[in-house]
Amino acid sequence: MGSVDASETTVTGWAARDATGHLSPYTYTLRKTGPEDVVLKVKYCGICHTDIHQVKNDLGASKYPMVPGHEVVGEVVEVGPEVSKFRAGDVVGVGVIVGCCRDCRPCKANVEQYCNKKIWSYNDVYTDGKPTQGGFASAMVVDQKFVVKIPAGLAPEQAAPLLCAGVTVYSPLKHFGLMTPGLRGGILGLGGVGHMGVKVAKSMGHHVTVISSSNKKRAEAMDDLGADAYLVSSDADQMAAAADSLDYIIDTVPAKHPLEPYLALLKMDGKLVLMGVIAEPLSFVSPMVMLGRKTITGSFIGSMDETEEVLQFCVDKGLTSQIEVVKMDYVNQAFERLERNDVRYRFVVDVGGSNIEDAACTCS
Ligand SMILES: NC(=O)C1=CN([C@@H]2O[C@H](COP(=O)(O)OP(=O)(O)OC[C@H]3O[C@@H](n4cnc5c(N)ncnc54)[C@H](OP(=O)(O)O)[C@@H]3O)[C@@H](O)[C@H]2O)C=CC1
Ligand SMILES: O=C/C=C/c1ccc(O)c(O)c1
Ligand SMILES: [Zn+2]
Ligand SMILES: [Zn+2]
Repeated sequence: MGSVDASETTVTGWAARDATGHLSPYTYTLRKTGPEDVVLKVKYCGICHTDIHQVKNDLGASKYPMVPGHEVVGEVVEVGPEVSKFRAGDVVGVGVIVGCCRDCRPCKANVEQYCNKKIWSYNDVYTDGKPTQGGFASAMVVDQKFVVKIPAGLAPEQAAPLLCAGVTVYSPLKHFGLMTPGLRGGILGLGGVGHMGVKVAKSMGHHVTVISSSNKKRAEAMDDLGADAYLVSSDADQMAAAADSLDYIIDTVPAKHPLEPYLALLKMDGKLVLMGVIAEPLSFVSPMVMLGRKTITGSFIGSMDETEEVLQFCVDKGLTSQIEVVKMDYVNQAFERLERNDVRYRFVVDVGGSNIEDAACTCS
């Protein structure tokens, strides 16, 4: 952390200034630590495809300067007087949301990610009127409700992708009653979220089929991740042979794509769970869902309870994420490589081990 005055702490983050999405050092202040706030020194932060959508203004609502990053693991350095769950030295995580109204139906049901007044960890405005800024920064201050403890047995860099990618696949499997061993699941798009999908679903005892845009990841999917089958979505013969075979598909594709080829893979009552953030209409003809009583649904990250659950699930099952750890000055190259589908399977930035104030990056 940087200089401290009586009330606010100055920090450095790496921010996008416009929709080019290029990140560079940016100095701003954290709010004064409130009674329920936890101040954390960031150690690691994963790069999610949503960070690309946000810095590049794919959804048309981006505000700059924007420090992205919502798979944040850090060490507690200060807590407010009413914080009971955490103390200095704890290793903790922060994900996609840092606030909610606490009064609406989703909040009362502990699914605060569906609160219409939720506050995003970046590209949003906090209750004090300050912009929220994410985890590619030296420190964050976060309400204790939105902080989770990283359990012993999980390395901090390993935990980072679980705070978005991990809980994003765990939550719909739990919510839609898809944790039963023996189910046949499909993971469409083998990236950061998808690879956690394979690992989590396999640990639940499912038969897992990866559905990918190319053959490039076949050996890795089967040998390293433990998938049971692999389909290339453009191979009509493979797709036809797999028709009517899956109980669910977790669709992580981050761009417009047809749904009908995947609906055809589902059995009667099968579920297509949309995960990708796509700002264009998707289409299908109604018989594709009527004939088979199929469901097209979606799911958004997971609750704070589910975030704690998935962390413990990974400890209990011995699950790790497959990551490439990079320094902060590589972040722009990492974003570019993620955008061109060139990472196995999640970048995690070693924020704590980087000279975060150094603007000299190795990017072209
Ligand atoms: N709903 C939610 O709560 C969450 C949503 N997301 C969203 O999910 C999506 C995936 O995120 P993430 O896993 O981080 O992204 P990644 O880029 O890591 O993975 C996406 C995968 O989809 C496939 N893919 C990429 N582009 C295309 C394309 N144009 N057409 C077909 N397939 C493609 C690739 O897999 P392959 O090589 O196998 O084809 C790629 O690895 C993003 O839109 C992200 O914003 C992320 C987290 C939470
Ligand atoms: O990566 C986590 C966030 C996902 C997300 C899902 C839906 C949406 O509209 C977003 O802006 C982000
Ligand atoms: Zn994410
Ligand atoms: Zn609410």
